[in-house]
Amino acid sequence: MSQYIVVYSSLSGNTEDIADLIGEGIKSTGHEVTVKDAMDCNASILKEYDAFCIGAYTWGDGELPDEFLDFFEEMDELDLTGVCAATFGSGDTTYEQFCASVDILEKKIVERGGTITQPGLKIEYSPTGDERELCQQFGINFVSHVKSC
Ligand SMILES: Cc1cc2nc3c(=O)[nH]c(=O)nc-3n(C[C@H](O)[C@H](O)[C@H](O)COP(=O)(O)O)c2cc1C
Repeated sequence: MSQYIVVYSSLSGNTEDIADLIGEGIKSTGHEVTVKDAMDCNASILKEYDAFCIGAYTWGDGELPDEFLDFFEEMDELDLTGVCAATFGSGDTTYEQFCASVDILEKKIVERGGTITQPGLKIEYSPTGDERELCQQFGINFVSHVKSC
């Protein structure tokens, strides 16, 4: 059994919903998963797990939220060579840079040597209806990609 972690930042709960659903998807495959707020951990925690998903909402003009900045900087200390990961986040399509945080996080993972298993998951506001299944499926797909990653 592998150990997975999902780390997120969320101000009004939308990205937290996505994180929880991804966690449910991973759990449904029979693996262990921890879901954590980025404010409650240091990025070094990622190395304690077999694979991880990280996500944040987008703030300002296509920026990472303040709550994720410490964690983001701490990632510079990590060697993620051989580690599989994926990113997700919530945004609003009326902004020019929809869900830019998802791409910023993906770039950082690649910079640190990690392997991105699948395209980042971008959801408008909170996942509803089919989107909830999409989030769970993202977690299920993540596990199957990690096996061959
Ligand atoms: C001041 C402000 C700036 C924002 N900038 C962006 C942006 O550049 N791109 C985007 O996709 N969404 C942007 N958003 C929308 C939020 O990312 C969106 O409401 C998201 O669902 C919040 O997620 P949360 O509930 O996890 O905090 C912005 C929202 C606010 C209030």
